[in-house]
Amino acid sequence: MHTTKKLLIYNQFNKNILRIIRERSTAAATVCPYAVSEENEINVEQMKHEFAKRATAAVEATTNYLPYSEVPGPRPLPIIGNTWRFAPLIGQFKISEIATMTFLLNQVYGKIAKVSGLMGRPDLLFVYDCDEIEKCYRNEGTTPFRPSMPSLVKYKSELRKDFFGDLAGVVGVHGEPWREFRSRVQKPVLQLKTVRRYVQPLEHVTDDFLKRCTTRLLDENSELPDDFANEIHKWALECIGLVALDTRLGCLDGDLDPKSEPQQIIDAAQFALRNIAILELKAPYWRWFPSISPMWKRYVRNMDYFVEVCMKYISKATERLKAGSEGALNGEPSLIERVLKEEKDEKLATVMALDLMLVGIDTISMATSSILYQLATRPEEQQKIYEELKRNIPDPNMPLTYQLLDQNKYTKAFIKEVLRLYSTVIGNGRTLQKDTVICGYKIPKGVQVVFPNLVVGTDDNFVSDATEFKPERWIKSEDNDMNLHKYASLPYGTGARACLGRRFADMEMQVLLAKLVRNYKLEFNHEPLKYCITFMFAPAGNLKFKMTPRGE
Ligand code: HEM
Repeated sequence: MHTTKKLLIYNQFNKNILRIIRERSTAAATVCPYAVSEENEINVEQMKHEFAKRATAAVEATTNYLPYSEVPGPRPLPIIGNTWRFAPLIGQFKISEIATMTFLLNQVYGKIAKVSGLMGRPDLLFVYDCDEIEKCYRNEGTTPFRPSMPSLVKYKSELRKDFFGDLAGVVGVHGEPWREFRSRVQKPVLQLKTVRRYVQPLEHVTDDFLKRCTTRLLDENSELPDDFANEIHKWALECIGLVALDTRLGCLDGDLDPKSEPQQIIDAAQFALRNIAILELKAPYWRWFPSISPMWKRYVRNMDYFVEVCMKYISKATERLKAGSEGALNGEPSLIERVLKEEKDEKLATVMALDLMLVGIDTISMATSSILYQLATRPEEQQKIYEELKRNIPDPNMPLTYQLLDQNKYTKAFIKEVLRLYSTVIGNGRTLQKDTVICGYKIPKGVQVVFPNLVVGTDDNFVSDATEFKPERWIKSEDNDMNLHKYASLPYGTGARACLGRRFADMEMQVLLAKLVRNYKLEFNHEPLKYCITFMFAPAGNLKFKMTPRGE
C-alpha cells in the first residue's frame, strides 16, 4: 500500500480509536476500556492483514531474517522524526494517552511495531507476541538493561557522583555495578523469612489508616474526601518507612505541622509523583540546560532531602546494632538490620533504602487506588472476598499472619486480575545488548524493546476471555481450563531484574484488603472514572468511596 495512503488511514483510524477509547473508558468498568468496536474493523483489518502477512513470512524465514528497516511503524518525518506525534496541538498522543498508543500500534501494525526518529532517544520497538517476549526475557543475560528515569540517572551518576560512586543502587544503574549491588541485597529483600515478619507491623499501619478514614475522613454521607488518593499515598509512605527505614514516619497522624518531618516527606513524595512524568517526558531540556530549569532544581532539592532522610534512619539502625539492641520487629531482625549485619556497609543500606523509597511509594499507591476502585465497582466480587475473609478470619480482631493471608485465595486472585486488566505499569522494557532476532526481524543492539503489559494481558491470543474480569482464572482447580500465557501478565516484570519489592507489595495490598473488606463495605456511587496514565496507569478523578461498617 502506498505510504501516504497508509498514513491517511492511520490518522483517520487514530482519531476514531481515540474517540472510542475515551467513550469506553468512561463507561462502567465491566469490560476492558480498550476493546475496539466493530465500526473500525475495515481499516484495522486491512492494516492488520498487510503486516500480519509480513510478520508471518519473516518468522518462517528462519535463516533469512528481514532487516530492521522493514519493521513496520509510523513513518518518521525528516529531521523531527516521530517526536512531533507527542507534541502539544499537532501531535496525536498526549502523555496521558501513551496507553492508547500502545493499543493503536498493535491494532495497526500487528505483532511488532517500531517508533523511530525520537529526538534524543533510541528507537522504541513494541513487541506484542508473548512467545517472542518470553524469548527476549530468557535471553537477557546476567545484566539486563532496563531503560529508566533519565533524571535519576543524571542525579546519581553525575550530580551526586561523589556520594553514590560505585554503590549507586539498582534503579537507573546498569551492568556490573547493578549486578553487584543487586546480588548483595536481593536475598534479604525477597526472602520469605524476612518478608513474613512484616505482616503484623503492616497490619498496625493499616489499622491506623482505617481508623483515620473512619474517625477523620468520612463525611456525613459516609464518603471519603475528594483527595482520598493522597491519603492512600500517605498509607503507602508509612508502609515503606517501616520496610526501608525501620521506622514509623507518622504520615497518618492527625493535623501535621507543615514543618514537621512527616509533612515534609509527604510533600517531597507528592512532588515526585506529580512532576517526574512532566520532567522526563515533556520537553526534557533540563538534560542539556539544567541550570535554567526550575523543575530540575526542585527535583534535585527533593532528591537531596530523600537521601538525608535515609541517612538519618539508617544511621539510627546502625547505632541500635552497635548498642546490641537490634530486633526492630518484635525482637526479630528487620530487613535493614539484616543488610547492615551481613554486608557491614552503612552506605549500601542507605542506598538500598533510597531505591526502595523511590519506587515503592507511587507504584503501590497507584496499584492500590486501582484495586480499591475495582473493588468498589464490583459488588459481586467484593462479596466473594468478604465471604472468604469471614471464613478464614472468623473473629475480625484476630491478628493477621502470613498463613492466614495465604489462605485468602480469591482475594489474592482479585489483586492479580486487577493488575492484569489494568496493569499499573503499562509496559516493561529492555535495551538490547546484542543484535537479536524478534518476530523474524534482525533488531540491532541499542534498540529499546517495550513489552506492553496492558495490551498483551488483554489479548485473546494469550488469555481466555481476555477482556473479562475473572479472578477465578488465577485459582488452580480441575475445572479451570482457562488459557493464560506465562508472559501475558507480568505486572512486576520478570527475570534477574524483576521488581525487588514484589513480595512486600503483594503483602501490603493483601493486608489492606483483608482489614478493609472484613470490616467495611466499599461503594462508589459517582460517575465512572476513566483510567489514564501519568507515570502509572490508574483511575483519574476523585476516589470518593463510601465506606460502611459490616457490623460483625
Ligand atoms: C504494585 C506495586 C508495584 C508494581 C506494579 C511494581 C512493578 C515493578 C516493575 C514492572 C519493575 C521492573 C521489573 C523488570 O524490569 O523486570 C519494578 C522494579 C523495581 N521495583 Fe517494583 N513494583 C511495585 C512495588 C514496589 C515496591 C513496594 C518496592 C519497594 C519496596 C519496589 C521496588 C522495586 C525496585 C527496587 C525495582 C528495581 C529492580 C532492579 O532494577 O533491579 N516495587 N517494579
